[in-house]
Amino acid sequence: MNLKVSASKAFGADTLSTMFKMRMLRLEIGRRSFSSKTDVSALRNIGIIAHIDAGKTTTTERMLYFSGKTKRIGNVDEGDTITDFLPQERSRGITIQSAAISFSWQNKFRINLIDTPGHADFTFEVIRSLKVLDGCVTILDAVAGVEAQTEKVWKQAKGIPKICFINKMDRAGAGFSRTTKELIAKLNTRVLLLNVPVFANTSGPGEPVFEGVLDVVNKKVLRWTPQDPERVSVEDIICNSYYWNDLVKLRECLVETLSEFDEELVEYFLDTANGDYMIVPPELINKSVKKSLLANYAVPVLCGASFRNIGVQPLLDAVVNYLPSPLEAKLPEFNTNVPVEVNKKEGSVINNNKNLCVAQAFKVITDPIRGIMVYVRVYSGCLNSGFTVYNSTTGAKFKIGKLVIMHANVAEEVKQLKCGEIGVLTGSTVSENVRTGDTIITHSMKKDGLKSLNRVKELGLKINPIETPPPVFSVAVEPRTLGNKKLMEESIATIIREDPSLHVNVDEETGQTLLSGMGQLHLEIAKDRLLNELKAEVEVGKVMVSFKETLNACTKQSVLQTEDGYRFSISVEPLDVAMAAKSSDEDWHYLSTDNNYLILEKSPACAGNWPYQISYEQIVNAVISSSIVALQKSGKIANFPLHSCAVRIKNDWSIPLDATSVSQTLALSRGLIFEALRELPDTAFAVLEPIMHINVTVKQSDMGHVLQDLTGARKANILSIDDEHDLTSGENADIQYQRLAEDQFLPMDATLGLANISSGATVNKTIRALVPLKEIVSYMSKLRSLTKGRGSYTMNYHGMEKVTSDRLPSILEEF
Ligand SMILES: Nc1nc2c(ncn2[C@@H]2O[C@H](COP(=O)(O)OP(=O)(O)OP(=O)(O)O)[C@@H](O)[C@H]2O)c(=O)[nH]1
Repeated sequence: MNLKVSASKAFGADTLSTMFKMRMLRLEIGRRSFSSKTDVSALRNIGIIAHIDAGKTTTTERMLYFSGKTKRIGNVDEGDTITDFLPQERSRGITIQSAAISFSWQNKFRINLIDTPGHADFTFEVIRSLKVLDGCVTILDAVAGVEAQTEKVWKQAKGIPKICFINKMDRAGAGFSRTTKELIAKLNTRVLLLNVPVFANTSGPGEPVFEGVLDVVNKKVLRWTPQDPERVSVEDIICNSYYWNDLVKLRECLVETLSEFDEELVEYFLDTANGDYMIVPPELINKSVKKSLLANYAVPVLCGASFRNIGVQPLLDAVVNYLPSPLEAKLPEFNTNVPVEVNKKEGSVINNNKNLCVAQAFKVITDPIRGIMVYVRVYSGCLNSGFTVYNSTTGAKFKIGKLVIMHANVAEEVKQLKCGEIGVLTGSTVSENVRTGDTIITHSMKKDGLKSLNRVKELGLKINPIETPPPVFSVAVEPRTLGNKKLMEESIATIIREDPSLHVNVDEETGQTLLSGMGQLHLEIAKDRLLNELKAEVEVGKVMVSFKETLNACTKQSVLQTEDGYRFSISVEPLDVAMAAKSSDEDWHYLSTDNNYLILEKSPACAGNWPYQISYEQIVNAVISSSIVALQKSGKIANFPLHSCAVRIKNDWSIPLDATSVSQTLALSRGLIFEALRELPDTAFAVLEPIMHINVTVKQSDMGHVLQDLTGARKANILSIDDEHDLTSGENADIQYQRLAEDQFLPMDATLGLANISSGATVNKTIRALVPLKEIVSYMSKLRSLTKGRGSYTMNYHGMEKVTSDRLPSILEEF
């Protein structure tokens, strides 16, 4: 039976009309206002995460097309996708910055989607997006399986409900079942197979051709026509059908897995369905899948080939059916305990105050026309244009200008952002007043209603900050002429405001400016932006590894008391010592560079009525700024910045009651930190270097040379050597999940050349190792020469470690 699609049967209720109207629809970006209409329960804030090249942007592009948002499908390889709109993204064919886009599905739901980059150098983009998302789609490449970067993004998305989409099922060597096994064993999760691949030409000569999916929940086979993306044929699977036996086993497996968790399903299965897996209704299965996903019990798995337009509509159905709305999602962590209640109509209500609006800024960009744009997620109440808001992270108070919702690089102006929504603050006031990670507080109803909010429980509320990973590479940046210096400084400030995982360090004595980032590509893109986009006339030096120093001992306390009322007792400690001494009543604040911390112990003034003219947040920010400057230049071995330290300010601190500026606080605290560090002997310092986690994949025959090079010249610490796709390999390998993977019913992988797999000679080996970054710079050319171009590797930041004494002299010689 081959029907023209009846999407109301195959997909969600309104999908059919959406799909067939699509050709006539224009790209209506900028004209369609969803915000005032969409109910919070019909909102989905989701991200697409995966390793590089898994197909995130390709899948996003199909989602936009099938939703009617676009009238033509863009392709990464042709550089014309909606979400990869930066010139560097289009020319390189990779995603660099996460792009947000909003579209509707089934004429009922609004999906706010963020397409994130897969390259490890842009990991901060993934971290900050995940901070504000309620759920995500993890894309896997059916040929590559679970890669090191997949394990990394999976870890980053811990606690966020995820759906898995096994993509590229059309490629030779695609293994749906093999990838699912890896998913279970390497990512330690139970799976719910909602659909499995269907191939044409499985018995004749030639390769089987991927053409659709077997929908386990709705008992149908869906087939797509590559030349006509909207044409989908739907076949009911009945008991004499070719697919019946597989369907019975898959349903049994699905219902059994869900039953271990869901009492309601067990009851229905035993009492009403009389133990027949085939008659459990799709609605009950869907409800159970959602319950188990939200409880973090199991992950739904679907498959497709986005490039061939196969399997994307069922994925969208899964997004709206299973991923949580803001009403069902977890709230972020706050700096203090405050009552939160979820109200079906209004969303989260914090401190029992329906008028309290709390939002978090997670991204700042500079648009050539609109100026600074700050992306925010609203967690409670409403954010209205023209209202006065309070930045509880910095203490700044300002009026917000226009609010917009972004559709990649096209803006739609709105009057209000409601609870659960993601939108953008624009206008001149935001540029100086909001940074990535800041918490914004305002009154939902009164334009100037801040005064009626509680000072401590409401205005003092902060969402825990977005952590920035430390940079591992640096380049020296110089203006071409002295006249270019100002533009260089402004341009660097612009790119750092947008991307806090880039850092700048200015040596006050030599005047040298060092720009540091997460990797070579990261710095290359930054250089490209400085020269071509911001037209800063600069010379950029060679890429160097970022070394740091840390402390082996605590400093003494430096104490200062002035006649006009300033008092500070400051010491600096290694971070592990500070962590061990951390007690719950201390206030911790992250410094924005190099994973250093500020511990501002509560002064007696914090407990009662606040006596100072200056707000607590302003004091914290002044001390953070002075600590950053002081720690940047204080390494005694080679003048490297200090890393993993904590600046502690004892609870006897005070400032003059009538002080109206923080400049004295800045100067005095900076001087005290310098003084404390100066008194430590050189032996109290140690040099740190970035250590990378690498996964090298090579043929068995090339293993010897590669290993010799890694352990000899590159000082690698080998963690494991496994067969590629071996279920027992990987960072989180767990025997319980390996057993689960072996027991899971899975259809045979049709496209895997079985002869190749079993012959052994062609099995690739994966070497996992920890290597100092300095020893692995430009490794690709060496690996190519050792493996005749057949080897490949991926690399991720592991951590900073002390440089071993045998390598220290050669490192110091370079500086
Ligand atoms: N054969 C095949 N190729 C695909 C499929 N999906 C994506 N590709 C190709 O895979 C390559 C990478 O696709 P992208 O969509 O850029 O992948 P990505 O995950 O967004 O990449 P980054 O954002 O740079 O990490 C492109 O050449 C795509 O055309 C698929 O289903 N089948």
